[in-house]
This record gives sequence, C-alpha cells and structure tokens, in this order.
Amino acid sequence: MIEAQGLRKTFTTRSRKGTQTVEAVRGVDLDVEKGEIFGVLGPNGAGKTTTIRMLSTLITPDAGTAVIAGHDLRKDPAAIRRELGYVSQAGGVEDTTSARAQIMMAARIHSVDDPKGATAGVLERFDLAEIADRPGRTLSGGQKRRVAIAIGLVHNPPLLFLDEPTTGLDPQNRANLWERIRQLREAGTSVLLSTHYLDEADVLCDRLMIVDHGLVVAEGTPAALKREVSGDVITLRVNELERAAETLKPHARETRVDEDVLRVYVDDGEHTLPALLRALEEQGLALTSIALDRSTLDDVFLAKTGRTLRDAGAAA
Ligand SMILES: Nc1ncnc2c1ncn2[C@@H]1O[C@H](COP(=O)(O)OP(=O)(O)OP(=O)(O)O)[C@@H](O)[C@H]1O
Repeated sequence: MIEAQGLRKTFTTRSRKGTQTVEAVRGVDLDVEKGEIFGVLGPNGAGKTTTIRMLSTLITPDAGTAVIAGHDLRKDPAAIRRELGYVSQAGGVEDTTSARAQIMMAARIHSVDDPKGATAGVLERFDLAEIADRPGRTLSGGQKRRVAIAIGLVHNPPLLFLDEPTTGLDPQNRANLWERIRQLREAGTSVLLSTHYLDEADVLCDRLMIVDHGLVVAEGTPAALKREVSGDVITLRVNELERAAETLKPHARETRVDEDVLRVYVDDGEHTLPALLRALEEQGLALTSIALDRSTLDDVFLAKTGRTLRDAGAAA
C-alpha cells in the first residue's frame, strides 16, 4: 500500500533572530502492507507528522520516492489524494457546524455518489447518529475524534492516515477508538497512524517503526522488536549503581544505569534472579527494590537511542 525510500524534509524559518534550519525527516524508508495497522512511534518532534504530511501529499519531500496505492507521489499526487483519508492531530472539527454537515461537506468535496447516504453510513458506523445534528463545540473529546475520523473516511478510502488519533483522550475513549480502528482493518482499510504512546503502538499496531530525530531507529512487529532487545528486564535500586552493574554483567545480556536505577536485560528473568541476588550479596551491595518485567517498546527505544521514550518526550 505504501512503499517509500529515503524521504527527507528540512524546514527553514526566518525570523528577526535569524534563519533557523530543522532537519525534520532525515531519510525514512517505509513499507506498509495492504490491510494492516502500521504505527510510527516516536517522541515529540521526532518527525512523525512531517512524514505523514509528505505521504498524504500535503507537503513535498526534499528527497526520496514513494509509491502509494499504486501511484507515484511526485508524478500523480492527485490520484493518491483520491485513495486516502487524512485525520490531522488537531482533528479539524468545526465549532459552529453540525457533525452531519461537516461530514456531508467532505463527501461532496470527494464527489461521493450519494453524499447523504454515505454520511448516514459513517455516522452509524461511528456511533454518532444521536449527536449528528449538534454543533461541534458541544461534543466531547471522544465524540470529536470520531467525527474527525468519519470526515476522513466518508469517501471510503482504502488508506487512512491518523496523526496521533488518541492524544488527549481518557483511557475509556482511547480503548473505544482502538476497537474502531481494528474494525476498519477488518473491513480492509490500511491504516497508518502516528503515536507517542507505547501501549497504543504495542496493542494496536501490526507493525511499526520507531523514529527519533527524523530517522528510523527500529522496525518490525511489536513482538519481534521486544524479542530483539531481550526477554526480560530486571530493574534494581541499589546503593552503588556502577559497581552493581559491573557485578551483574556476567549474568546479563546487557546492563544499563538509567538515572537512579539499574536495568539488567536477561533471557529468562525468573531463573536468573536468584543468581543476581547472590552476586549482589557477595559484593556487599545493598538492594532497596527489585522488579521483574517483560521488556517493553520503551526498552527497545532505550536500547536504540540510549534514552527512554518518556525522557525523550519530556525533553522535547
Ligand atoms: N512548518 C514547519 N516549519 C518549521 N519547522 C517545522 C515545521 N513543521 C515541523 N517542524 C519541526 O520539525 C521537527 C519535526 O516535527 P514533527 O511535527 O514532524 O514531529 P512529530 O514527531 O510529529 O512531533 P509531535 O509528536 O510533537 O507532533 C520539529 O522540530 C518541528 O519543530
């Protein structure tokens, strides 16, 4: 559905303080299969929105090629536009017009054969029939998101771009939207979504790429990515972190000091734990807490970039 190579985009802004250049995307390859949910996971400013905007023909890449739904991005952007739905981060639901009118307008813009019928169809599908005639400003955050997606989908495109679809939603609304996105996949729609939520990428995406500073740092299914880093991670709080790391190295695939904790990556946490505890005791190291977890996508990010996605997000 999407095959892209070497996408790059640099922004130059001029202000009174001078010229500023940002290399937002620095060479991204991407391969999205038909009928899958593909995620672009990364911290704030990683280049997710810029990548999606290039693929959805809203901005032109400085370099790189892409074939989307069988059409060349440079030669035939108009054909691509007919094949896709795009829901921006902000959502694009107007305050004063009703959901029905906004969806109908989108249907007309896309020259849908029966705009009224198509609008009624997506309103039904997204559980919006009851609130369809209320102005946008009276809708809840979750309802607004669903209206935004209905606007992006009313022409029934085979490919849907969702830029951070669940940002700002409460857990219940997020889970509800995930279910609807899965239903789209069941109906054959390919979905490319960006997110900075680890759990969203993990439970929703069939495959994903992790981006940081405009580059792809890892790509694969969530399970394969986590397997690649290692089986389990043991997080320890101990009085001398560096000495503990040295002590535990022979028992681990990798050890890493991360602020005030030591992370120890092992194949089989349950069976390694007793040996780790013995080794610490022999060295007279005092343990204050210990936790055993399966590795997460944050561990993948940490392994590839040297910092956690949470820290990267906070720093951006
Ligand atoms: N139109 C623009 N002009 C100048 N700089 C831009 C523009 N659009 C994006 N950037 C910069 O490019 C970098 C990547 O931004 P982008 O919006 O693609 O990141 P993102 O991963 O989507 O982040 P977020 O999760 O915060 O939305 C950022 O440093 C951003 O400030």
